[in-house]
Amino acid sequence: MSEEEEEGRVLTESSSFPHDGPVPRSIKAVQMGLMATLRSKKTKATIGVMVTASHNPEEDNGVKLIDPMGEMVTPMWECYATQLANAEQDDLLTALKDIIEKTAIDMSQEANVFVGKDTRSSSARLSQAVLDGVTSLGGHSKDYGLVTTPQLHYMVCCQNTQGKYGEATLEGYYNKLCQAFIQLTRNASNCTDDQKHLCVDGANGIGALKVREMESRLKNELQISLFNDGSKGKLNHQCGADFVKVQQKPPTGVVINPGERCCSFDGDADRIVYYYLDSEGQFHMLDGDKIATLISTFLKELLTQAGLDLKIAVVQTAYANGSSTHYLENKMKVIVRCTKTGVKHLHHAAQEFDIGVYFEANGHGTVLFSKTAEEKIQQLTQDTNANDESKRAALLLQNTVNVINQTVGDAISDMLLIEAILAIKGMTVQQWDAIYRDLPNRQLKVKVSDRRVIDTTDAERRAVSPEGLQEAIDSLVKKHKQARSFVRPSGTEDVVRVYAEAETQESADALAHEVSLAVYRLAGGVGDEPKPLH
Ligand SMILES: CC(=O)N[C@H]1[C@@H](OP(=O)(O)O)O[C@H](CO)[C@@H](O)[C@@H]1O
Ligand SMILES: [Mg+2]
Repeated sequence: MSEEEEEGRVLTESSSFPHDGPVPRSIKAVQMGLMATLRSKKTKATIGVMVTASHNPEEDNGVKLIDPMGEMVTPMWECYATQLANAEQDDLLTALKDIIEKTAIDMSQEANVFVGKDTRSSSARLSQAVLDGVTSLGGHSKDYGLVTTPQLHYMVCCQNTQGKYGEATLEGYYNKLCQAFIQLTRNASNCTDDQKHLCVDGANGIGALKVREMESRLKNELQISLFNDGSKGKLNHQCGADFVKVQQKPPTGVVINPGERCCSFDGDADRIVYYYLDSEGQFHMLDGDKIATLISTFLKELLTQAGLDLKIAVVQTAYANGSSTHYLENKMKVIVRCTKTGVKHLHHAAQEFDIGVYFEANGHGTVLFSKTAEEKIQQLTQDTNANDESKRAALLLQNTVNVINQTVGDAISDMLLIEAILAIKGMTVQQWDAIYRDLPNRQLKVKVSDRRVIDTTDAERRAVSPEGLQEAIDSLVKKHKQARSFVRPSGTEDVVRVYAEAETQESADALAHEVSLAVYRLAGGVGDEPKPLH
């Protein structure tokens, strides 16, 4: 399997079926139903299929396959799925047989597939096609209908752990998360009524529907003003987490008062970013890096108070703002790991620690607790010899474990955790923002004739090919203060991504442009030469 195939994101976040390809979209969805059924037979466990194209436009659609523990499918199976999705109708049987043979599947084994869908107009038809695919191979299916991606991950994990992780129903999901949230905030005496208010931009998608469904269970401990609830606007159009992060501005459709805390979900509610406007109307964003900092600081303090010796780490990608990495390593003294882009890499790295907090800068992330960590926390809550401080900390840790959806980044669960932390600490969004100052940064895209000519190492932070590119980047970076820059081929778009950060915005913009020019000249740029930003 080539690197390209391994990174082939056919089934990940931005997976979308081609709009104008020769194969009708529903045929591909049938194939994903077949695929999930095979995977279920192979793993002897329930598999999930979520019909969504996440933060992409309403017109796009795709599927995400969910493995038994609620994780994303393995790269090898992503590869098989790609083969099946690309097979023309006449070759479908051969492709199927090939996979069955290669993976030695016992076709007499039962199969179980959970199916969910987002609010896109094409989702109902596509999810029906997935269900048909499952049935055609004799698999059993359960249609959860409209759910967020993380909710379906949760159901799959609950089902495969015989209820140990929770009950595989929406009711079970809301009860677990909301009860934990209420327990966490119950004694948050530092929290004023004003601070219990949050504006949520639902991206006109499934997240909005689900926030509505959950709201009453929060018993006014959190008062949500929901915007972009799908009643008028278009999914992800000028709103949602991706728009806010990339455009660095508030979404349309939200009325924001200065100082008010706001957050945006993406189209399938697996990403979240926070922001506010200051008294001068200036926009401030609190992205995945700030979220990871808030959560890891909170957990580290609780571990100290509880007297628990558990290893905590934060996992980031090269896109994490340099200020966040510096703050975490030097001020917070937590271990920081950097992985390649893509949540499966972060998830995997986070599993190596007792507590692994992972977030992409774009707001996708969660916290993983090892079995040992969960057991030690649980024991301490019941330890009659423990002093009040450590017992209180242990209880807070236990409720934190319960409010988190460990299967995947989850906007609803992350929101509840962040809100609980702010309430417990009596912290305003401005105080949270002030933990460290983001270094100004800029992301650009360069079109090249073949982006595979760029090969990287060191978690994508250095280019090993084409020759001379890294040397060029190194000497450009030296011309700017507090600067850092890297380039990598996108796994989801046919472009090379350029990232630069530096002491000032002008400097970051200039560096990003200079590096883009180097990519254009050394890596076979197409079209016009990149122009300066100013
Ligand atoms: C810079 C950036 O935001 N890259 C995104 C984007 O990947 P690229 O490989 O950069 O196209 O899509 C991925 C899937 O949604 C997401 O995990 C990742 O964070
Ligand atoms: Mg998403």
